[in-house]
Amino acid sequence: MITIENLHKSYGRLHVLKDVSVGFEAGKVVSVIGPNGSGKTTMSKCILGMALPDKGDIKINGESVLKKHAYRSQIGYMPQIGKYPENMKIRQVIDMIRDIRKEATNVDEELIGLYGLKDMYEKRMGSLSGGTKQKVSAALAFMFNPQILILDEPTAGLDPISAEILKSKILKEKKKGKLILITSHIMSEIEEVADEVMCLVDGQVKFHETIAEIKMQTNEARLSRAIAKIMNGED
Ligand SMILES: Nc1ncnc2c1ncn2[C@@H]1O[C@H](COP(=O)(O)OP(=O)(O)OP(=O)(O)O)[C@@H](O)[C@H]1O
Repeated sequence: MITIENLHKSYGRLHVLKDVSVGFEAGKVVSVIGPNGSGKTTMSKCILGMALPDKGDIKINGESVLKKHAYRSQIGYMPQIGKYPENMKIRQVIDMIRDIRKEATNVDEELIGLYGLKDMYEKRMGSLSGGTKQKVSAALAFMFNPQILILDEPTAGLDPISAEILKSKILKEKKKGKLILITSHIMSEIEEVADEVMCLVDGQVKFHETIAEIKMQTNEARLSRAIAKIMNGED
């Protein structure tokens, strides 16, 4: 569904992505892991067209997306920290996005309901707690039934019940054949929702395997230990 070919991205003299080639299939949850600053968000931004690669290509269903825009409606994005106009009410933000996407026929309001956002519709974005802002971001990411979801540390800041709601939603949408890329540092969570793990280290793909393969290769039952073994070069 997404093919990344020999991708390079630098910010000034900082070479962040160094020849990244990887493929992601529909109907899978892929966890993108790696140390802070290894290039996870930069890769997501390249897929989203928010950062322009210096070299290489990104294809969605076989077609290059570089310098194109229309494909973006197929992707739902939940940023690490959502930035919203402080003065706008939750209702206004949701109405504004709906208006931008008025051609969309299949609107999914499930998370708005499960998170009780309608009861907070008149609150201004600037007055919301970090977790509530995350709930708005999650609701918006899933709202237009995108075929691809890119979620950047989606449960960071969510209380345990709200995190469970999001994990169930991720698994539900995966069953519909969507591709979901999740950046996360929480191994237990990755183990619960992901099929595959792709690890970036210093802008290069260290490994991209299914969770079952990772555990088998390292002879470890726990994903956190298996990944620690690979990272320490013990496998
Ligand atoms: N707009 C930018 N301008 C300059 N440097 C940037 C920019 N965005 C990211 N970087 C740098 O690129 C490197 C990779 O950043 P990126 O956000 O992709 O890492 P990450 O793997 O997502 O990290 P984290 O786990 O901390 O979220 C970092 O050194 C970061 O400082």
